[in-house]
Amino acid sequence: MNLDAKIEFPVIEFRSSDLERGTNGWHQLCKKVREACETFGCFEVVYGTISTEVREEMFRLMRELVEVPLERKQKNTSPLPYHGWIGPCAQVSLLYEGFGIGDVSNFDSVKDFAQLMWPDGHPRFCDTMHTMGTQLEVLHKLIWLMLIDSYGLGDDSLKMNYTMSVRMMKYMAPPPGEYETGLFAHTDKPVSTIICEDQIPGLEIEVNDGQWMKLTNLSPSSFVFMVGDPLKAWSNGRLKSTNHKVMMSGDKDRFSIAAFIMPNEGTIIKTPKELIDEEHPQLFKDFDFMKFFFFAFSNPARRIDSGQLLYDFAALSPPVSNAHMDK
Ligand SMILES: O=C(O)CCC(=O)C(=O)O
Ligand SMILES: [Fe+2]
Repeated sequence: MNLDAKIEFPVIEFRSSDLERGTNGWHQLCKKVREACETFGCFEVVYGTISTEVREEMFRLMRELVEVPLERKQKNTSPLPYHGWIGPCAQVSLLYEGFGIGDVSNFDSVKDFAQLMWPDGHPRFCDTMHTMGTQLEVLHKLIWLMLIDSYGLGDDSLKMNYTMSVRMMKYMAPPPGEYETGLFAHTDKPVSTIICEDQIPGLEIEVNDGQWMKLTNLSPSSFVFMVGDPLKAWSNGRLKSTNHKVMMSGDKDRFSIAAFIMPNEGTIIKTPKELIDEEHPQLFKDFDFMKFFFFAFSNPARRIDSGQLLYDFAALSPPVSNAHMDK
């Protein structure tokens, strides 16, 4: 079912003149970002700082990447679920192929990946991926800062050690005339995600129970920021982690890149006390991010998750008001 056109998906332009913290423009952006993340759990961010040249080059290189021989692709493995190569399969989708690189801000990590894929280690791929990865991490940090400023919290309230992983994805065009799943519906398990697509739409979000909205007409300088389950838990349920999926139609393959914030081993997701009061009792207990991540992927039956896993893993029931707690 498609939603009637009245619900407007938030498009927020990050003009460089508004990105100075404390300015009027900054505060307006903070407000818009918070509203979007509370209402939709995601928004389109128009962000020209990441140049279209870098994006185009990245997608050109991804078209090269999907052509490498299968035995090399299969070397892209990871101890973390969903972090290595996944080829077309029934559990994800027959149209899907994805490659993962951990810690892309670290040049050596990108180089290790490229050396598995290409005998010459493809220096151009390494430079482009590292440049784009570093810039996507800056964008993540900017949005986090806007969120904490929008709640009037201190800089330390969303501080953690993390690395940023990237997935490069190809979704094949479905058979002519068909409308098929490219990626099953899910909420994201990393803290937050930024998605970059190469002009072919396909991403859909669930805006009301069972009502799906197609994200079309993203501008060539746009990205989609998405709140993940841990960020929802941190915010005491104020921010939404949206159920989303990829649906393919038409005759063109779709390429996309997703950049995920992955807290380091041992990181505890904890709601700041300022976000807990009598009106907003604490919904989630403090939890270890990695334990949640492994829990979410440990059982294939759990793959299809529309946000319930976070409650299964970390819900406090009944919710706890901190009015009488001394922490
Ligand atoms: O390819 C996309 O647009 C979305 C990918 C996604 O949702 C994911 O990898 O978690
Ligand atoms: Fe996702």
